[in-house]
Amino acid sequence: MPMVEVAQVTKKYDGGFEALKGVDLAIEEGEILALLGPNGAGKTTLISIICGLVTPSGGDIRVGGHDVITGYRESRRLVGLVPQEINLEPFEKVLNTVRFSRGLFGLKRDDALIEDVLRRLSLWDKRNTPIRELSGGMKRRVLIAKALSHEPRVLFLDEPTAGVDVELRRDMWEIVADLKARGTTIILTTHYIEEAEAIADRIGVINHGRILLVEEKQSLMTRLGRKELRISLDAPLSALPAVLQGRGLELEEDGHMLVHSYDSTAERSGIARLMADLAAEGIAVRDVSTRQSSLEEIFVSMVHGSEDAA
Ligand SMILES: Nc1ncnc2c1ncn2[C@@H]1O[C@H](COP(=O)(O)OP(=O)(O)OP(=O)(O)O)[C@@H](O)[C@H]1O
Repeated sequence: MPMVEVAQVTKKYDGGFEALKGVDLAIEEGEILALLGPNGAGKTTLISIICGLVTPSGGDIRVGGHDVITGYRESRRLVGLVPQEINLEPFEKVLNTVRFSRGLFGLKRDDALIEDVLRRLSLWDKRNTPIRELSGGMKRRVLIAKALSHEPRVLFLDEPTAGVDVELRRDMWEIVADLKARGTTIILTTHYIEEAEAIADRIGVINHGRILLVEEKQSLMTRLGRKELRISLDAPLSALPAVLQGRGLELEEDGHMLVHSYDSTAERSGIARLMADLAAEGIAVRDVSTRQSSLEEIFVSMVHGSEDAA
């Protein structure tokens, strides 16, 4: 049974805006799913519905087998949500803030557990510091500590690294990796393809309230990735010789670099023939390298494709 099951979920906000138009999604226990999508795609709406904070207009949502509406208490108990906005009480101290969050779930106080959570997030030394004296990065850690205070099995992170510096982003990724190692299922939304590429097992792309695809990260990158063969030449060419024209080849770097783009999954890449033709033309090759398109390029072309179709 998937840990999170979303079937045919729709959401029409008051005012008539359709934020979700029939979303299906299944998330297995222990995996990290990154939901990628531009502003307004429906990411926050979707995770708010799964966490029981927004009522869907239609469809079925289950967490750990519990319906998020009829089994709200059970499903809510299983999820932790790290929101996008920092919504902390400025004068409260770190330890009390996190303890209080656990209390909201009606759970018994557990100081050892809270200490463990705070230590893992490097917040233990700050436990008696009021929130307002913390840096932005520390506040984000407090949000995570709060979300973990009731030992959720699924953690939602809504744009965990929006607007944070590179170092903090890497820290966040380490925290996520540690949670995964402990068996937590993680769903994060992000604008940063780099983030999905770094930490996700699977990637879902959402735009205009529809899921465009959900796929294993590796297979997505291989399937949609264009590969480039970059051939560095001994002597620059002023133009492509006639025999090389019309084959998707381009000259770059003032004629010093010949670039051949090809589909890495195609049966014939044309590389052998290209090298033979270069030799026959007397064009000496200095070096050869390959480059695969990043998830960023894949994503941009996919979202643009969906916009053209809409
Ligand atoms: N309470 C609301 N009432 C009306 N419309 C809303 C409400 N909340 C969100 N929307 C609209 O629904 C759409 C989806 O919003 P949502 O916050 O889910 O997108 P998102 O993918 O999380 O975007 P972002 O990356 O900017 O956070 C947006 O067009 C937004 O304006």
